[in-house]
Amino acid sequence: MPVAERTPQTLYDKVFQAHIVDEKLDGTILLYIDRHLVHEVTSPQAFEGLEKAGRKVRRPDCTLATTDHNVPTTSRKTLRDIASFIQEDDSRTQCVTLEENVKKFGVTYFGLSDKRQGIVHVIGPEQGFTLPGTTVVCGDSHTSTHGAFGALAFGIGTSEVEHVLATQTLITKRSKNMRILVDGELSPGVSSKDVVLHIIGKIGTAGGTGSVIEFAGSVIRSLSMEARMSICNMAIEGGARAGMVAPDEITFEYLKGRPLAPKCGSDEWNKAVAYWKSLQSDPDAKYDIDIHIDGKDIIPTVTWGTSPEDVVPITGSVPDPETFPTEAKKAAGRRMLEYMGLAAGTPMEDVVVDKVFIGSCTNSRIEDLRAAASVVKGKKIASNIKRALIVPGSGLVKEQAEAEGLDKIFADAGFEWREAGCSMCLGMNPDILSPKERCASTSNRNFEGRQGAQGRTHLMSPVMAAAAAIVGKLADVRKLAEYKGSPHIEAAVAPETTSGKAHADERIETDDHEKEALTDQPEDSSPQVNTSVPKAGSTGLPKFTVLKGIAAPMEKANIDTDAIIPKQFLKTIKRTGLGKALFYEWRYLDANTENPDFVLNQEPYRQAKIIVCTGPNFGCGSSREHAPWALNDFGVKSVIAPSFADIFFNNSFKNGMLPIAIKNKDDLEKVHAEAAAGREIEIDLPNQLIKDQDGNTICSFEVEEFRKHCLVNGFDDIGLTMQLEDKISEFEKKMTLETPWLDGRAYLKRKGQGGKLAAKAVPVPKTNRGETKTEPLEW
Ligand SMILES: CC(C)[C@H](C(=O)O)[C@@H](O)C(=O)O
Ligand code: SF4
Repeated sequence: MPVAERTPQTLYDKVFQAHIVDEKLDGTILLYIDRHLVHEVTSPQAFEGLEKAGRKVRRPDCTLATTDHNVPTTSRKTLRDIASFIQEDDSRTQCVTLEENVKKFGVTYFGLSDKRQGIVHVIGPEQGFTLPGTTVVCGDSHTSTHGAFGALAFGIGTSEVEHVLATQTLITKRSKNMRILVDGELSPGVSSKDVVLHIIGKIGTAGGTGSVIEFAGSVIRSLSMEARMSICNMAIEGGARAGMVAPDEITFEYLKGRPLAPKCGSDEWNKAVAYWKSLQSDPDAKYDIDIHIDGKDIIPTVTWGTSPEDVVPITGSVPDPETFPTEAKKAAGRRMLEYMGLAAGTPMEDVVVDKVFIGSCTNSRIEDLRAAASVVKGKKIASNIKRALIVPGSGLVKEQAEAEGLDKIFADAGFEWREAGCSMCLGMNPDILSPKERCASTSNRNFEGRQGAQGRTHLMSPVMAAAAAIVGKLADVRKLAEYKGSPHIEAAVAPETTSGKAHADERIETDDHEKEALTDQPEDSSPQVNTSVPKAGSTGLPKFTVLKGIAAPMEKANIDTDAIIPKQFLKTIKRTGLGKALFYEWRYLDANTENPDFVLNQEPYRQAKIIVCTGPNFGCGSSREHAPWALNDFGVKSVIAPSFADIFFNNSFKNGMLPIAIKNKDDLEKVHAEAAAGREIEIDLPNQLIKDQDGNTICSFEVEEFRKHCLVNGFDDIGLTMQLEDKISEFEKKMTLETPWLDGRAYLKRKGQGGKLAAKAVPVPKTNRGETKTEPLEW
């Protein structure tokens, strides 16, 4: 019999395929998740859901938690515990709740007293928790960062966090394959951040919607792991589900000696590397979208507007909205310039800056700090700079930087040297911009109000932010006389110091131990299997069949989740009560005054059950499920738009809501006209029709079979997944045999801790800052 030819596969296809537990005829897939990172903002409601249903965390050994978003970045010298350290009530509640949950559910946790604490996307790679070929998720949109290792890593909402905690799987479907080839070479002063800003400028914030982007080409190959992480980090800003880079020698070198990577030189390491090497896209693999970029066209790039796609080379000027192609774009551009306090035609280098922030999961790693330090060394920040913050991504990054004397370089120049956390990237902690303050920032989002209400953010690379601090304006780092460096080359040759040792793997003595641990799993370390029947009293979803009601018209493109629900409302540990905060910055002029111009403050739209948006990419940005929760709480059960950001789309279904994508312009216009006239519309889900208030059909719409089935029946998909328990356990057994290094139980056994999973989670109050010899930084 002739052997059937194998379809060539991309890197994404390979990793995805290797994790399929079950596939339905309509393409709905149950995907196994190898690594789950958890933080305090998106997990409380998930743990609460587990508890109500009487469920356990299925794989505590594959789950790692930390606090990052809410934590103050002030000195921790006086830290006793998180409850007394965090002043702000809601932030404290969220962090304390996480600590209670990790104890209750036996999850490994890095708290504020642990040097390994830091931004969730910095600590995963740092510990070797993130490995090539894995599936990695987190209730956070920038999970795409981990794709730099050739992992399939993506952000999820809180309901999905609960699903993964309970089942170690996710319900999903295949994404499109998109490849971005960056060939040639980068010029001096151009960093990976410039590459990704340039890419987003080119493809737009919706350019990657529905796709996983593979970044390839000679420029990408030449980059360090940290630089690759900065690129994959912002794949979400290009609208993609995930970003990936094929693993290579640079990847393997980075992983050597990381505590949770297989021990270098062992049989397990060799086996893992052989597998990782196979994770290259086949030469004849097909991509749905292919983009080519020449490295030499990229010059240091900054943003001018309020979306990451609004980029301009530093040598350019603020664009003139009147030159934009459509009326909607012109209007959006005018609003952005007003918000940003900029005039069209102003050279970017004339824009005066108030604050500088070097940090965030995009650019807070050791190489970023080294690169920034090389610019500021021996100089002082300009007198107009009110504050310049350096916020290392983790305690270990901070320690490494201090060992290299970078803290001193920054302090001498006038920067503040802070403790690890998300900090001014989104200002859920006290680090925020005051209204109208302008910030040169190495973070990833420049949405309205992102770094503080009415704050103005310009995104850029660490060397560019450092240059802005010195000059006092947005500045071209290439013009600073002493700066000759290339951000990555310099970083790559920097010496290894103390915290390099902290990464050393002291877990296994010999390969024999290792082999024994891998083939002989202790009985009591098997997954904590949940039953499909939830505890009485836990809730299902309301059924969605026919929805008739007033539809509010909106015309903007890229309505981001930060606009739908700003950060200050993410501090709740409940899913309810967010309706009042929906579209907060647009809806209110101040805490007590409504904005009469905003549609939801006008009759009859105060009663809206539906939103009809004519701009694409509704719900882009963060993974916060608070966005659909706020809409739901207000009374909106369905949003109709030309396109949606993937995570928002998923999150809506998980809450019994129906997002409808209507690509046909005429159809959408007709629905919009009904909304604009203040008439009701009817959404008939069983028949997939949108009707006017008299019952006449306006148009039909698409919805995936499985999602429709769940909505119409009000099914809790955790319960549905649990019915596939046999398949999940079968899959886990196969993984243990084929990729044993992914099995967290093996780490625990190797540590000789006796085989009780829950008891082995790192205890919360333990000090692990390495102050004494008895507190090694090991697992
Ligand atoms: C809080 C979290 C849901 C959010 C995200 O998903 O991105 C945050 O990290 C952000 O950057 O806005
Ligand atoms: S984008 Fe900012 S807020 Fe979000 S995880 Fe990264 S550092 Fe934290």
